[in-house]
Formats: sequence, structure tokens, C-alpha cells
Amino acid sequence: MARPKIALIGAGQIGGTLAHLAAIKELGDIILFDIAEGTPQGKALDIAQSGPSEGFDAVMKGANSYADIAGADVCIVTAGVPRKPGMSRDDLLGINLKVMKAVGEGIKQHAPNAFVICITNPLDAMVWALREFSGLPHEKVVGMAGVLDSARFRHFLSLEFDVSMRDVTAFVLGGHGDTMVPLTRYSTVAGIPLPDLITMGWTTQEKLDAIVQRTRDGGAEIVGLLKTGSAYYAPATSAIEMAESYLKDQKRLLPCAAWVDGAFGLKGMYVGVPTVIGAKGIERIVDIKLNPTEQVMFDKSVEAVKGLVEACKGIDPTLA
Ligand SMILES: NC(=O)c1ccc[n+]([C@@H]2O[C@H](COP(=O)([O-])OP(=O)(O)OC[C@H]3O[C@@H](n4cnc5c(N)ncnc54)[C@H](O)[C@@H]3O)[C@@H](O)[C@H]2O)c1
Ligand SMILES: O=C(O)C[C@H](O)C(=O)O
Repeated sequence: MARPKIALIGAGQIGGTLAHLAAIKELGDIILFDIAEGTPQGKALDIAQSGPSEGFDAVMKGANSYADIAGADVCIVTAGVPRKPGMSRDDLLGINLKVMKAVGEGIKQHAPNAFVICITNPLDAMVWALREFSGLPHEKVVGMAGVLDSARFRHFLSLEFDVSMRDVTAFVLGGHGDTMVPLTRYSTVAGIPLPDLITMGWTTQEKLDAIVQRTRDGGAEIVGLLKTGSAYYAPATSAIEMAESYLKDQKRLLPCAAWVDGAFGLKGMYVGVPTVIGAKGIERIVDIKLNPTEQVMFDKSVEAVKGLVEACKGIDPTLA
């Protein structure tokens, strides 16, 4: 049986890391696409030459033409611009919206049956725009952010509790911005909810509040340290987790920016919610009950995302 075809649209920091991870995990044959001539070809050749040591079998090709993504089973989109220190993700909206138009049209023409994972920021508005430009079914176009934000929360919690990250679960919902909603009530250490760990004396409310804030600022913390761009190792790993769930029909329950129409009282919008990813794409949205405090935070985040979508419509009238 032929290997699945994975098209990586954008061969920058995340694109290159995605290609390496997908090869090491033998998820399929890989096309690295970028508008920069030489970059995808150079990275593809470099990664292919790690094959003998890693022991993977995958065809690895760099390309500057959308024709090369033809028939892709999965497209992961990182094309665009990352932020620099002092910028917010929302400052990227105008420039990256134009990129989503080109990418969406390329996918529509050459890979209409793909499962598409958008990573480009500002994430929730860009995945919405990419879906609009590509015209693919909503359940086949999803945004990566919640897996990354939850991984950051899990990492910080594991440091606080001095336990393995594997035993920490966490859910961060809402938009991928300053208003994201780390849900302490639905986050656990080996099944013990965080509020119970405060009662047990493992931590304090103040320390937990600081970890929640560090999670919300997780992207900016790395941008401030790198100075030339944003995080790429953990973002790539997070998207690979989602792609693998689709390709292997794992039905992982992951927080993703999915099309929500009905659940959470929302009428047709992309925002971070718990989702099940399987062979059909987004197969289910898990409509968990939020308490009044969580609901206020979630509503605020939803409004922020709606504002960015309206801004997109203002920039590109074809989206209105
Ligand atoms: N969703 C998340 O959680 C998350 C996490 C990290 C980064 N990001 C975002 O991902 C994006 C990529 O980050 P990066 O670090 O890989 O950036 P990068 O600058 O290293 O790579 C981006 C690549 O996109 C290419 N590109 C630009 N316009 C293009 C077009 N029209 N078609 C094809 N390729 C094009 C560039 O040539 C470049 O190689 C940024 O917008 C960043 O903010 C999102
Ligand atoms: O912070 C950024 O600009 C990149 C990304 O959204 C992240 O959270 O790392």
C-alpha cells in the first residue's frame, strides 16, 4: 500500500521541524512547499540525508509549485510570518491573511481531499480564512493551538509538582491569544483535579494563578528569548500529534481550533474546544460544561476571535 502523502506548506522553522518529525515517525512521504526558492529543496535534502542514521523510509521533496502537493492526504500550513518581540499575534493578521488566500486556493485546486491543519497566526482567524478560501468541508480544516498551550501548561505543572509530564493532563480552550482559557478544573495529576491538589497542600492558589498566566504568556516568553521569531519545536510536535491521530484513526481527544456550530452555545465559528480527531477529520466536539467563572473567560476569548474574523472581512471583501 502506498504511503500517505503529507504536504507541508511553509518550509521555515516549523515546516522543517515538521518534516523531520514526520520522517522519523514514518507518517508518510513528504512534500515541503515554500515560495522561497531553494529553502524547501535544501531542507528536504538535508532531512533525507538523516534517513540512514535514523533508519526511516520516506520520500522527501522540496517544491515551489502547488502542483507538487497534488493528492496530499494531510496539509500542515505554516506559511506566513512569525512575530518578533513587542508584537502581538494579532499584528500579523493583515500580512498572513494574504498568505492564507494563496495557500487556500492552492489546496482547493490540488489537494481538496486533504485533512488540513493550520498553524499560521493569528491562529483562530487564519484557520477560519483558510477554510473559506479553500472551500473544504469544515471537519477537514482545523487549527493547532490548544495542544501546544496545554503542553505548556502540563510542563509548568510538572515542574511545580515534581512529577512526570506524562501524568499531568490539561485543557486550554478558547482563542490562541492573551484571552486563552487554561481550565484548572479539568486539568489533573494522575486524575486528581488541580483544585483538589490545592486542598491537599501540593500547591497554592497564588502559585497556580502564576502558572496559568505563564501559560497564557508562553508564546511571548519564547519570542522574547529567541528575538528573531517564535517557538517551533513544541508547535511542530503538537501538529504532528493531530496529523497522526487523523492518519491512524486514533480518535485522540485533543483541544483544537475547530468549527463549532451548536456546541458551547456558539453559532458557526472557529475556536479552541475539545475535539476527537479520527479518519473522518474532526469527528466530535465535546461540549463540556463550564462553570460561571470559566464561561466568562471563554466568552471573552470568543469575542476576541470574532473581532479578528470581522477584521479579516474588512481587509478582504470576498470573505464578507
Ligand atoms: N498556532 C500556533 O500555536 C503557532 C505556534 C508557533 C508559530 N505559529 C505561527 O506559525 C507561522 C510560521 O512560523 P515559523 O516559525 O515556521 O516561521 P518562518 O518564518 O520560519 O517560516 C514561515 C515560512 O513561510 C514561508 N512563506 C511566506 N509566505 C508564503 C506563501 N505565500 N506561500 C508559501 N510559503 C510562504 C516563508 O518563506 C517561510 O519559509 C507564524 O505565523 C507563527 O506565528 C503558530
Ligand atoms: O507566540 C507566538 O507568536 C507563536 C505561537 O503562537 C506560540 O504560542 O508559540
